[in-house]
Amino acid sequence: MPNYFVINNPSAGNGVHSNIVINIKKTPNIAAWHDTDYAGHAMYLAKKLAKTIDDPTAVVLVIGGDGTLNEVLNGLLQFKRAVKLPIAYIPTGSGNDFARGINLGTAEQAFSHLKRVTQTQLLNIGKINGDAPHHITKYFVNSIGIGFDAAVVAQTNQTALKRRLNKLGCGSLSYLLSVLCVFFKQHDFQMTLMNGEDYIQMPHAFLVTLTNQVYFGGGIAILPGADVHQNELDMVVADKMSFIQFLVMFASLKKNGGHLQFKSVHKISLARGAKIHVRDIQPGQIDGEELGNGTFSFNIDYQTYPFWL
Ligand SMILES: Nc1ncnc2c1ncn2[C@@H]1O[C@H](COP(=O)(O)OP(=O)(O)OP(=O)(O)O)[C@@H](O)[C@H]1O
Repeated sequence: MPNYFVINNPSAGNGVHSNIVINIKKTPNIAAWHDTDYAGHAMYLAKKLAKTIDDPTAVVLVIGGDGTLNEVLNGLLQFKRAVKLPIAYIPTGSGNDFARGINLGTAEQAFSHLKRVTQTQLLNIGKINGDAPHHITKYFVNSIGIGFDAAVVAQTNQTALKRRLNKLGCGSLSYLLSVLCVFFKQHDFQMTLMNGEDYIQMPHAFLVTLTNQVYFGGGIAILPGADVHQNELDMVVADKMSFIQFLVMFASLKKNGGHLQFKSVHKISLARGAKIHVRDIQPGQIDGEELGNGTFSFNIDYQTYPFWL
């Protein structure tokens, strides 16, 4: 039986999952419980756990959305350990793309499932390392986006509408409204990619997403067939298109991944160490959280991490 070291974001999903959190608290094998108090706190707590835990049965149980999961993963990987601390997860966010991608279900379903888990499994995570927008190494479970999807994340986070729609259980609708609003504001930009031996230049990129799994943006299937159990990473690039083309593409995107057949949408399998460069100032997102605005220049890699799922 594992000992759970919990990191819970009480503000995830605007707190609509507080009942399940009360139930989880009753789990007997909880060794420590930490509620996050501010953005970035989960990363700090996770790093501290990675530094201090020597319990061989320890599992870090994350309760929150994709942003909290991302922070915990990055915090844990900031401290080098001989044996990595496995991550368990209960999705209480608004988008919950990671949970959707691995069919974890609702917070209640994930909690029942957790009681039946007996061993860790290695899942793929993405990694970027570079000079811009900051000199950083960052890991992600779902995606990193530059351009349109990142602008949608920024727009969604800034609007009070997200909070209201989340309260009504319509978190995905807030993403959708932002998508339409941002379409008219977002310009195309040049992206270059060194992918193994291939030098790829996209002069009119509009959306650039490195994706580790099927979903982004709260349930939009950007790359059907992608799977965190596979040790690989893909990039989806969409060129700027007319609004009508965009609506048609978006409709098929929502339906079954037919968007990948469009001439203006490109899927690229990424080689380890691929290098991306975006010279224009663009917004970025990582697992649905804002990465800031800037130019982008980084290497892309992937590796596995143990999950208690
Ligand atoms: N106590 C807190 N108060 C306010 N924000 C917090 C707090 N704790 C963590 N955060 C921040 O809340 C943000 C959102 O969290 P998270 O992504 O887990 O939930 P979500 O946005 O509702 O879900 P999803 O990303 O799945 O849509 C994160 O950037 C995190 O750093």
